[in-house]
Formats: sequence, structure tokens, C-alpha cells
Amino acid sequence: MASLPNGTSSSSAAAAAGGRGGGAAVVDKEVDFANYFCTYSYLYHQKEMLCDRVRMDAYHSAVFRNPHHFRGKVVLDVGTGSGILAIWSAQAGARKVYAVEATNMAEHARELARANGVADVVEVIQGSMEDVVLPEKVDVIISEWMGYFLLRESMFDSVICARDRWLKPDGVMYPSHARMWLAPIRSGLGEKKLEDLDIAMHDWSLFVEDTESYYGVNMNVLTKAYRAEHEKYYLKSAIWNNLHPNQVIGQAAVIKEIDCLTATVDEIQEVRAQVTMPIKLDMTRLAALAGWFDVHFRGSKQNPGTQEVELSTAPDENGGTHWGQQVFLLTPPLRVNEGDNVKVSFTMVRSKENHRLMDLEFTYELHESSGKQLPAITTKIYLELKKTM
Ligand SMILES: C[S@@+](CC[C@H](N)C(=O)[O-])C[C@H]1O[C@@H](n2cnc3c(N)ncnc32)[C@H](O)[C@@H]1O
Repeated sequence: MASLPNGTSSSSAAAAAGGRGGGAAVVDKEVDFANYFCTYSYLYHQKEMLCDRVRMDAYHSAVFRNPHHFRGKVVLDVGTGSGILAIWSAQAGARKVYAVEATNMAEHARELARANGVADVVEVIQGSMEDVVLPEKVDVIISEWMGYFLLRESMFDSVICARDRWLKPDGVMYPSHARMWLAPIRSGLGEKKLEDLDIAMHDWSLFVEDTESYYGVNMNVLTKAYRAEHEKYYLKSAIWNNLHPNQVIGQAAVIKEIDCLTATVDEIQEVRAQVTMPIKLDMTRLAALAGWFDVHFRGSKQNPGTQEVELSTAPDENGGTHWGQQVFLLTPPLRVNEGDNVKVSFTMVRSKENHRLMDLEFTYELHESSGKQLPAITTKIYLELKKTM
């Protein structure tokens, strides 16, 4: 997965300002191609994913630790991009790999398969997965379909469509399972602050009243407008970040589990969860909730003997993945202590304007260890493309 093109941001601002409901979106294929797929036709973009070592190691291990799933088998790679997963499948012994890609990246995938001596096995088909007709059913579906916070981009719909049409009854999904996580976090690390996240939360430095001169210009007159803009838009947009594990101040909770072999589009169109997360740190500030995902390669019951592999995008002190985590700022933040519980009701629905983006709503409630309960606060957040703050 990777970020969506910038064209979406103005509607995001409107969304953040306006408070919209979710629901099924009407998909205009031309608009979808211009807004979503076009980004994937750039090698620059594919490279971002190819350079994500955590992602690459996980898929590579999943395939090569389980060659018995691939040897002599027919594989379908949904959204082959550069062709990497299709080529690995062929190297692991697949008899035939159908590598489907909607964009012109298909030509590069073909070239890469040829250059790596697997063109006789890997057949690259340029087209939308939903429209492609294969000459046979497949034993394995492999795909890297995950977006920010798992479901952004809604690409899993295409995998479900491929599975229902082309996977044999005893076929295997790669990955086979997915989970979404939510955790309470603080903004900094105490001694070491995470600048970008901190800036997103309360950086008024350019406009604050006591800045007399900025390159010879007093900016104070813009303070009020900036604050209003910040509250209306930035506080309502999810922020991309690779958090340090020490920023997680309580127990993370699973809010959604997906079995890729049986999941339906209905099941993922709307995610609702209620979780209670115990706080594990004393005298700190609950500044935000962070969302991430993991996927597992476990094979299937009909295909035992799988060496399980996990791909996690949880906060990691070694740097994490290109997915990072999505940070949902809580306004206002709350003073919390060890032993307190944060109760969160969470809803995520697809945006009406763009089915590949999400509208989120959190209601959070603090239950202090003393027994005191603070009133519930509801905040709406828009999951869009912001990568830098
Ligand atoms: C996240 S990238 C993964 C690329 C490659 N499989 C990898 O792991 O490096 C997803 C790719 O799927 C393609 N894609 C998404 N939805 C598709 C669909 N419905 N039909 C065909 N290709 C699709 C995109 O164009 C993009 O190249």
C-alpha cells in the first residue's frame, strides 16, 4: 500500500469541517482510476513499498518458508505492481502465476519477470481484477492489499472478489488473517520528544502572541485564524507517524479480526468496536489514540504444516514500516494515571465522497482508578493522506 494522491485533500478539509456520515459509495471508475490507481503506475511509488524491509521480509519469508504451498501450484497475485510477489511465487516453484495489475506498471512487471527468467511461468495481465477472466481456478491468492490502518484504500474488496471467483475450495490466502489495533498514546517520550507529532498537536510558534518578529514580520494577527483552522481541520485528520513503543501508555486492543478466506465486503465496510484499555503509566497525558494493523500468513486448515509469519505495523523502536501508525488526536487530551481505564467506542465507515477513504468516530471516557468517571467525549476524525505534519 502507499499514499493516495493529493487530489483528495480539499474534500478532506470539507469533510473534517462538515461531519459526514458513511455508507456505500457509488464508484465512478474513471475518477477512481485518476485518483487512486494513477499513483501506482509510478516506479517511484512502487519503490517506496519495495524499500520497506519489514514488509518485504514478511512476504519473502511467508513464501519461501512454505514452498509446499507454491510448488506445482497455480497462483494469482492480485495487484502485482512491480511483479515482486508473482516472481517470488514462481521462484518458489509455482507452475503458473497470473499477475493482475490495473495500471501500466504491468509492463514493468512483465519486463522484470522476463529479466529474472520466469516469464514462462508469470503471466502479467493488465486490467482491473474485477474484470479479468482467468482460464482456470487457482490454488493460492497472494496480494499486498493493506492500506493505512488496514482498510484505507478498500483494496481488500478486490481480493475478496478475486477469491470468490477464482480460488479453489481448498485454496490458500496469502496473507490469511488480519487484525486492527487501537492503543492509548502520549505525544512525546518524556526525555525525547517526537517533534512532528508534537508540532501537529500544539505548534503555534509562528503565530503566537509573543513572537515579535519573524524575518522582520510580526505574525500575531494570524494567531486566531490559524487556531481556528487547526481545530477545524488538522485536529480532525489522522496523522501518519512511526511512533516509539514508549509512547504507548496502555494496553493495546484488537478492534477487528479478519479471516481472509471467509471475510465479506459487508463485514469490512463498517467497523464498530467497544474496548477498554487499561493505562499503565503514571502521571501522563492521553493525547491520542493510535491505530495500526498486523497480518498473518497461516495457510489454511486444508493446507496444514504452514510456518506462520507475521507482518506487524505496531510501534517499533527500529523504525517500523511505510504504513506507520495513524494517530487520532483527542481534543481535549486527558490527564491519566496507572490503573485508570479508557473506554472507547469506535466506528469507521467509508467516506461518501471517496470509498477508499474513511470517516472515524471515537467516543472516549475515562474511568479513574479512584472510581471517578469523566463524561464521555466524542470526536470525529477523517482518515486521509496526511503523511507529514
Ligand atoms: C500495494 S500495491 C502492491 C504491489 C506489489 N504486489 C507489491 O507487493 O509490491 C497494490 C497494487 O495493486 C494494484 N491494484 C489495486 N487494486 C487493483 C485491482 N482491483 N485490479 C488490479 N490491480 C489493482 C495497484 O495498482 C498497485 O499496483
